[in-house]
Amino acid sequence: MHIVADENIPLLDEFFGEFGRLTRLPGRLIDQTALGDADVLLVRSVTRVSAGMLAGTPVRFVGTCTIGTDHLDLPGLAAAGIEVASAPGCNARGVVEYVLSCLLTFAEQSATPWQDRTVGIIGVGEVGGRLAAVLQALGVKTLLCDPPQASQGREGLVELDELIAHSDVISCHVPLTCEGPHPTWHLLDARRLESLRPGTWLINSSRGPVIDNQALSAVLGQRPDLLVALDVWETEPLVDPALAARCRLATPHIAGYSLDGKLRGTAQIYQALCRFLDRPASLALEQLAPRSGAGQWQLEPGTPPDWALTRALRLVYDVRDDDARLRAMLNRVQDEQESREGFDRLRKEYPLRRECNLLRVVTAASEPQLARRLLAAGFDLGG
Ligand SMILES: NC(=O)c1ccc[n+]([C@@H]2O[C@H](COP(=O)([O-])OP(=O)(O)OC[C@H]3O[C@@H](n4cnc5c(N)ncnc54)[C@H](O)[C@@H]3O)[C@@H](O)[C@H]2O)c1
Ligand SMILES: O=C(O)[C@H](O)[C@H](O)COP(=O)(O)O
Repeated sequence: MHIVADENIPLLDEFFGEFGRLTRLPGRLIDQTALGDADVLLVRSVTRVSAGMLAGTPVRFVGTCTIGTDHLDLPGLAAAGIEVASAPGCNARGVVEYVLSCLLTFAEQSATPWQDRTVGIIGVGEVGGRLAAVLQALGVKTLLCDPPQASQGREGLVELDELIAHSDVISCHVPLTCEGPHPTWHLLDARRLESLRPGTWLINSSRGPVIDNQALSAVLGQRPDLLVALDVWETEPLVDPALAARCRLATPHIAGYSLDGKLRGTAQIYQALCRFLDRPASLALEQLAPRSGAGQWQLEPGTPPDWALTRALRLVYDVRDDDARLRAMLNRVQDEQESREGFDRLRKEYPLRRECNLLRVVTAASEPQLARRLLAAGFDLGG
């Protein structure tokens, strides 16, 4: 068997070496010619895969080690009889940590406590659902919008315009879709962006085109009261430098880039391939992954209780580091091609980031009440 894979997928040899020959390629360079006689294609989010691309190749299985699937032509691949697998939820925990870090940063920048703000979450699946659970556990008021789930009978959800009208913070966690009953392309368009409440904090770690970036840049030019964090960009890997300058936080699509999240993605696709080939999945992530990050965070003795959670979150992940790296790259590059390459390099050479066992950090800081609240909400951040 011949497997062609994005070189940025970790543990390729360990999980897929036993299947046969492995060819690693930069994800953006995988095309029909590069596939050659491949039977299996393993990608991350930067490789667009359609039935046309696979036509004439022996590829019968496509696995994406990511949550998002908008880079795959799912109907076309299904019609061509090609099996497709993705990795639902694999890096959701990392994205939640990203959003929490954005909240802390905006709170510092605006001298406003984040726990007092109403947080509107658009898309309440793996990521949005976990985010809602942790915020609710912390006593933060949330408004949830998810029309597909509402149409299935889920209660307690609001319409998008109602969410926008009543939220102090808005965080987007929808898939990118252009068709169907609830498309998300330009879900936040000029009209909705203009209607944001004064001082709204807006965070997008879903997909760039969920927000009309040109409209956002124009609105931010008029509305310095809005604090915006963008992890994803409409023209990725190209970042509009003017828009980045108007955002308070700008990062290169790394919200879910914990090592744990990437490894989970690889393991989920390994299991899916074993199922497809009808062979036992003999390898488990626990055997192959480096030891968990739990235990590497320590709060300073005597950390005041009301500061413990903030301190713990900062120890685990600090979005300001990723923001500084992207801005340094944008300042350095001479042209758009260098900018695209710089964006991809920041992702390829991403520093080691481990997910947190927030419960353990907080418990170790003698915060039993907070720990109990997180536990009650099923806020399991690490083993
Ligand atoms: N920046 C990153 O590193 C990163 C990491 C992981 C995921 N993502 C992106 O985040 C997206 C969400 O991830 P997830 O794991 O929560 O996905 P999910 O499929 O579990 O949840 C998405 C939710 O959005 C809802 N939804 C769909 N259309 C909607 C609409 N028009 N309005 C409101 N809600 C709508 C769905 O019903 C679902 O509940 C992914 O599709 C991916 O594109 C980005
Ligand atoms: O959809 C996802 O899982 C994320 O956006 C993922 O982190 C993207 O990472 P990439 O595939 O671009 O390496």
